[in-house]
Amino acid sequence: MAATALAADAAADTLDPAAAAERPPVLEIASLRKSFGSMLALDRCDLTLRQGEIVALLGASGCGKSTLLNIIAGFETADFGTLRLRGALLNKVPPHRRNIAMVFQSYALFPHMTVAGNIAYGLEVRGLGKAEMASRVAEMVGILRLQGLEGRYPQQLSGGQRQRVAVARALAIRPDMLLLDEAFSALDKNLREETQLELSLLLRRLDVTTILVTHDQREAFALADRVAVMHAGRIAQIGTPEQVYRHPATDQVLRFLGSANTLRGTARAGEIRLAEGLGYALPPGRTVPEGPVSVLFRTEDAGVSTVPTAIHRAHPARVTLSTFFGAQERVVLDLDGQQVVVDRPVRSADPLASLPAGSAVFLDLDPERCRLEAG
Ligand SMILES: Nc1ncnc2c1ncn2[C@@H]1O[C@H](COP(=O)(O)OP(=O)(O)OP(=O)(O)O)[C@@H](O)[C@H]1O
Repeated sequence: MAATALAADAAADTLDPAAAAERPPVLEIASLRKSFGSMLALDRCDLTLRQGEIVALLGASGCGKSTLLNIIAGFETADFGTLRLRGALLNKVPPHRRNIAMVFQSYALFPHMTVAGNIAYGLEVRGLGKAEMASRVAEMVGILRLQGLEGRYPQQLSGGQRQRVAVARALAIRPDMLLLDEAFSALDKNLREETQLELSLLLRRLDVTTILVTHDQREAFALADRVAVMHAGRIAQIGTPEQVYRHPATDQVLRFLGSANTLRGTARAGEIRLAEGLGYALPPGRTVPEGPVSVLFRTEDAGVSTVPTAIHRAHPARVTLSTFFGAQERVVLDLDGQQVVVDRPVRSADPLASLPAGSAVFLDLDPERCRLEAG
């Protein structure tokens, strides 16, 4: 990060994709592959981050997020493919020679060093003079609101303060890139959300190019300009939070983001049948081979009503369970032996959460919102 960037007062909005495309690339990853024995942990990963971009790696446990982060940091080496930082090949550069900083889940603060000592650590390693070091530490203490805590040891700090020290230590070296590895998971829910917001604003103000690894969709969506959803060692889809959520490229992306239903049906004569007598026409332009078919849709993309709606084909179903969650209610239905979960906002005058199990209702399914897979 350039020295002037620290003083920059850029708008703290997410990066507009068109504006981001004009910025110089900071990290360029091409065809990255990594195996551990017979386990292929990463397979043909391509990823480019431009100046100031924040990208979240999101995906189920074991999909390769940490492996990718560790290769970028230099803790693991790739079997195949290239990594470039500001155009320079990084593959053989050891971790301490990469100008990349990382914040770990555990923060990895040095327990025998004070807050100031921890923040100064990377500067000492880089041989900065005493005066410059003191000024950088003071700058980081100010930015991360650590005034008055400089002389404390990590065990004398709260979880949130420790996290801010870890971020201060990482940013003090003015890295080309920041890596955050589950950096919020040790915080409780309220503090986590507050800290995510603060850090998001800070990283944008300082124009720090960042990759964060998380299991948590809310965290990824709250912080990132783009989200890379990983599955089985590959980036299944990358896009803005809205793109990946609204237009999932694969079943795995749809299932991983939000909650989804999968119903078994049969495709016959341009129609999908979910049960005897319960069919709907395929939307124009959609085709699926005749035979068994899986119908996938998000739990919030179906409707439930006590009277048949005229909008789409309404399927008679029975309530199995309904739960009131405040702003939302979840209704579990039995549709001719298949379970369907529907999440609906409770703002209408007809909350269904009070419906007893066994009540007859109608499931309203919009074929346009369904993903169809043969087999
Ligand atoms: N050092 C290692 N030796 C052997 N296998 C490994 C090693 N590191 C990772 N793996 C395997 O590679 C795959 C990807 O692991 P990785 O830790 O990158 O996943 P992840 O998405 O970060 O998972 P999590 O969210 O649980 O941390 C997994 O199957 C894992 O078991």
